[in-house]
Amino acid sequence: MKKEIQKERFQSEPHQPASIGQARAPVGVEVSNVFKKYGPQTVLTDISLKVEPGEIFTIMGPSGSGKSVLLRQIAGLEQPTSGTIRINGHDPHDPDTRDRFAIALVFQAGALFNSLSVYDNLALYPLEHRIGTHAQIRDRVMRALKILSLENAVNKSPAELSGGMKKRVAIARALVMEPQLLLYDEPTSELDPVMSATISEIIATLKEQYQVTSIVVSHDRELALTISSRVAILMRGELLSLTTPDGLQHTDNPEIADFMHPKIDLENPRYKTMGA
Ligand SMILES: Nc1ncnc2c1ncn2[C@@H]1O[C@H](COP(=O)(O)OP(=O)(O)OP(=O)(O)O)[C@@H](O)[C@H]1O
Repeated sequence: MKKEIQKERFQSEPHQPASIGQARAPVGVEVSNVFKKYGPQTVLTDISLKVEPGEIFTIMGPSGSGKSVLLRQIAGLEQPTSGTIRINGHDPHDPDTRDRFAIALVFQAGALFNSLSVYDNLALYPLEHRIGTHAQIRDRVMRALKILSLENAVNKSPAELSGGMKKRVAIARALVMEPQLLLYDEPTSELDPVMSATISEIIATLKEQYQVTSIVVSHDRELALTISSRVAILMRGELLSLTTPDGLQHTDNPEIADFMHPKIDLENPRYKTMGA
């Protein structure tokens, strides 16, 4: 009887966001038979996959194939029309889950406040959620800025930074939360190849240093093939393939091979005009 009461009390206790210094284990994600519809349009069809704790899992596919929609369901920002998503057995849409696990999302456009300095952009959430003392939060912010080589940008506004620096600030802001699950939406879009490679290296380093589970939505084939543990290919809202980078390079599915090695049709008038 006593055990019953203790169990009930444990389950009903509110979950505070994990505070500074608390040990974090990476989390696993399980997507089971997920469908997503917007009105009459079905944009995800029967998606099932498992992301193992600590892996870098990349989701690729042509524009409009449902990558960002899937990421939003995993982040708990939206709910699937049917099917389930579980983070270590918990529904990401449940606010308790977001308090229980540190989940951070790096948005495509950075979602930074230009009216705040880089420092304040990073410190805002931890201060609001009182996850440590001011000194502890300052240490964490400065550490994240150092990891991303952004110490010189600490007092600048994001508006003054290059595209690559903004992406790094967005990653640093996620890092301040010492996440167990990091969700990246197009972290290398609009960057030149050198900066894209730098961001890919950063994602891989963070995985090593923090043992964070990373899910990356990307068009970047280099990123997918160099840093991912596994790659899922979505097409028309369906999961067409789930394999390792090596498996992807040796695929015998012609549609996936074409996607991975797009051919430019030099007879296309668009390219002929460009060459003229
Ligand atoms: N909130 C929404 N309401 C209605 N339709 C939506 C909504 N969000 C996405 N869609 C539709 O879902 C489909 C998949 O969109 P999604 O943004 O996931 O594509 P994507 O694969 O991420 O594309 P891209 O690589 O261009 O970012 C598209 O047809 C899009 O128009």
